[in-house]
Amino acid sequence: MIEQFEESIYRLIVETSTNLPGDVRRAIKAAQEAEDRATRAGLSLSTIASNIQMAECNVSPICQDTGMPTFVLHVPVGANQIVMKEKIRSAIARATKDGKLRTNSVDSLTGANSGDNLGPGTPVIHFEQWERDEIEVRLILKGGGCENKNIQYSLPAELEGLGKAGRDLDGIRKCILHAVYQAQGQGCSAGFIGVGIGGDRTTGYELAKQQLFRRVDDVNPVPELRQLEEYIMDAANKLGIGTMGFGGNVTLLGCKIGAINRLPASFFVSVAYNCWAFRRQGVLIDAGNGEIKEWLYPRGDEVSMEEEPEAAAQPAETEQRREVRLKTPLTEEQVRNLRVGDIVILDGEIHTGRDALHKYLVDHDSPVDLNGAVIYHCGPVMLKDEQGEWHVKAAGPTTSAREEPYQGDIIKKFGVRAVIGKGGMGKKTLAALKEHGAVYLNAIGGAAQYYAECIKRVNGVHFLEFGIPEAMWHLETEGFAAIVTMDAHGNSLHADVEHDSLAKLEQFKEPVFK
Ligand SMILES: O=C(O)C[C@H](O)C(=O)O
Ligand code: SF4
Repeated sequence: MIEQFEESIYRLIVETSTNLPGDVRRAIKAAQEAEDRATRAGLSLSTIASNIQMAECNVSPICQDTGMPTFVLHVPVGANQIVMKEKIRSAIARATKDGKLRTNSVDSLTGANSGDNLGPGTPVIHFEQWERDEIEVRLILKGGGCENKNIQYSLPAELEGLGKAGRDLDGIRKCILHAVYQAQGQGCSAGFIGVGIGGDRTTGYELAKQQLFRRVDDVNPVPELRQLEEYIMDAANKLGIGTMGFGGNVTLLGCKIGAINRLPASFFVSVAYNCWAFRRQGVLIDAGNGEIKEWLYPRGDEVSMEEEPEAAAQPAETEQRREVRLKTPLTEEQVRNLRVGDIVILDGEIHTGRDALHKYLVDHDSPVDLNGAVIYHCGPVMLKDEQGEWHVKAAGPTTSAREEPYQGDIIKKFGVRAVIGKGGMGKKTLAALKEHGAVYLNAIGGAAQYYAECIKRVNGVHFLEFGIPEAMWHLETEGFAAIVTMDAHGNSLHADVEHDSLAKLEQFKEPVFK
């Protein structure tokens, strides 16, 4: 039984990483229907839809960020949890070796990547007993970018845009709306939220994450919470943040709220934000033979993401945009010519660089000439073949905001002309773009298969010692498309959307639940 158990867990991991469940797909399809297909949000959703389809077809990660693999098991009384834990760990290591998961477990003190997704605290495995004969295993792969957007409120509080939030249902309402607002596009909106009311700081977050295991289309049995969920779905979708924070009609795809008791002195509202790449699945396993008996969520192949031909993008009257094809290295003149809203199609070599590289470059030289270069904020999934050649298995952007302290200086020091990432950057980078002549290009977060297909060759790698995600990969691209969201003229779509959504948030200041 136990060998088959490991195989069943392996199948669960591969399915979760590569095939987005049917209920999540339906929510994304509904978002597509609510957006004009030729707007930035509509185009991004089309890219997301094709990426979901590609991941299923290639049996490859939907997003390059494996996130924190978190298992929740219900086991019959007397089942051997120690052996099950061991088998889960070996299934994780095998899925990593097969390129279905990125090497994602990093020593917090030394920065060393364990290389197999095993290490203190990874993966997370929770056991519960139940009085049934089967083993139930649920798995969520929740990425780091959206995890960074989780937020915990302690009531009473004073919230930007919303004023006082008291220790009551209306205060809770304000916290949840604020949570969606503060995430902007950085957690790869449109997203899903799980909310935990009450508990202590730990159990509050736990409850919030448990809500993410509910089906997107279920109905909360507690009337007040059902009402609050419906209210949030409606109000949050009036904030105008949209897909990837590009502006648009759909910002939130699902909201699930649970409540537990609290201490008299504490009143926490904990919000777990999950990106559109909402990877969670589950199986019921026969405790006798270890085989999968049943899948717990609708499977991806039940809901096709293929676009209907008549729905193909119509040219929008309102949003006319230029498409500019450029070959790297870029010149100052080429990038000064670009404006927010332009679509840039890149050919030629680009270089990946994220947290470790940016920190390094501030006080070291670059191993390659970065004059006119394009830096891609990306930590890819890479596999080496038997000939020793590297292949890109998944390569979407990572949240750029983390590089804000370094980016402006690096642009100026090395003559970088473009940065590709997601979620936008702040004032310091915007000023450097203007001063030096550079642009920020926003790629669609999570679209890891879509971008991997634009990478034709791996030209080389530096700093492999930083670990695969943090290394500096030199990648030859063809037709890599991204949108200019910050230009060399001081314009930032991110600053505009943040400003407009704050004004929209203010309309929800008045009490609703008395
Ligand atoms: O680590 C990554 O590749 C991406 C991360 O999940 C992010 O959203 O920034
Ligand atoms: S890159 Fe975006 S889609 Fe991928 S894990 Fe991070 S937040 Fe989620």
